[in-house]
Amino acid sequence: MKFSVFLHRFIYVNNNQSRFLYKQPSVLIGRTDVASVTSWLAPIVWEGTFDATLVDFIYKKQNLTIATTVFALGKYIRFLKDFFESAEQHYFVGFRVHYYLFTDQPEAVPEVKMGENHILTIRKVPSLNRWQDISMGRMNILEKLIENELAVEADYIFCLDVDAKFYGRWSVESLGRLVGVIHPWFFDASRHQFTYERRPESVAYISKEEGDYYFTAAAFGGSLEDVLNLTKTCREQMNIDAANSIEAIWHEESHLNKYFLYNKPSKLLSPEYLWRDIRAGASQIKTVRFSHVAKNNAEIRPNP
Ligand SMILES: CC(=O)N[C@H]1[C@@H](OP(=O)(O)OP(=O)(O)OC[C@H]2O[C@@H](n3ccc(=O)[nH]c3=O)[C@H](O)[C@@H]2O)O[C@H](CO)[C@H](O)[C@@H]1O
Ligand SMILES: [Mn+2]
Repeated sequence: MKFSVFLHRFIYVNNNQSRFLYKQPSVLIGRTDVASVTSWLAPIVWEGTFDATLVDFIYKKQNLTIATTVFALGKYIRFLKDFFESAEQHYFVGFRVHYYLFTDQPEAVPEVKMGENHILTIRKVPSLNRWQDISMGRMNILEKLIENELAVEADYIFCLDVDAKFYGRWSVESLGRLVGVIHPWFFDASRHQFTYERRPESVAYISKEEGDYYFTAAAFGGSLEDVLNLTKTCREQMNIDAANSIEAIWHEESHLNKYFLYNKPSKLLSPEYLWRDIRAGASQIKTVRFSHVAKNNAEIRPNP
């Protein structure tokens, strides 16, 4: 009788007869309170739509590295401790993760003990006076990072807001070619209510008759190639807007939503993957995985 370390939950080998054991998936039974597939047949990941141990098993064999970018400039340094400590409890545990932290104060980065196969690279970036420029500037920095460094370093990438904390599993079930996260404030709203850019002067413009979902810019990801194209496109479109003296209402988030209108994500993550406040419930949210921390914008941002 032989048990392999990782596979023992599934595979039991005895005299060349193996068994692959897990709960039978059903054709008939699934979540009925939420949609778990889009009209272009991309899965929408919710608790109850996947078997965590089974997806771990599938991805474990691929020996993947997930690059993850985080930005902490100015007072946002204060979020790093909770962000990383909670990430190390819940984020791709058992898989290879390479965090890239961009900050204007490398010396102020708190010491965080990284789990096995999780590493942190800190990069110094210049301080900026406008929070909007910091937030939008992430697209350009990500584009250069993927283009210049990641090709041989990683398989997938996620870009996450730092003013957030993990409360539950976020792992390989989230991987896909192009991954968007449904914004926690608009998951039950109609398209005309979405806070898309509505001024036709901006490249990010989306009319009231268009749009599928409203996506957050606080978390997105996918394959290196697809995220490179996303970041490059958003960066170029923000430059066009800047040349026309217009800034989209929700900055890079508006451009991200425009990008996703024409380049449909191949996988969507439900608002479990970016909830709004750990205390504010909704019946559809069975588990909160990652949640935005309530913050005093006037106190923490360098400008209004
Ligand atoms: C939940 C959600 O949808 N969040 C988005 C939203 O507001 P947010 O209120 O979430 O934006 P924010 O203040 O968190 O800024 C975005 C990110 O920029 C970084 N940062 C910002 C300011 C600063 O002084 N230092 C610093 O490091 C930090 O990583 C932060 O997480 O809109 C922003 C742009 O309009 C971004 O699209 C955010 O992702
Ligand atoms: Mn944020």
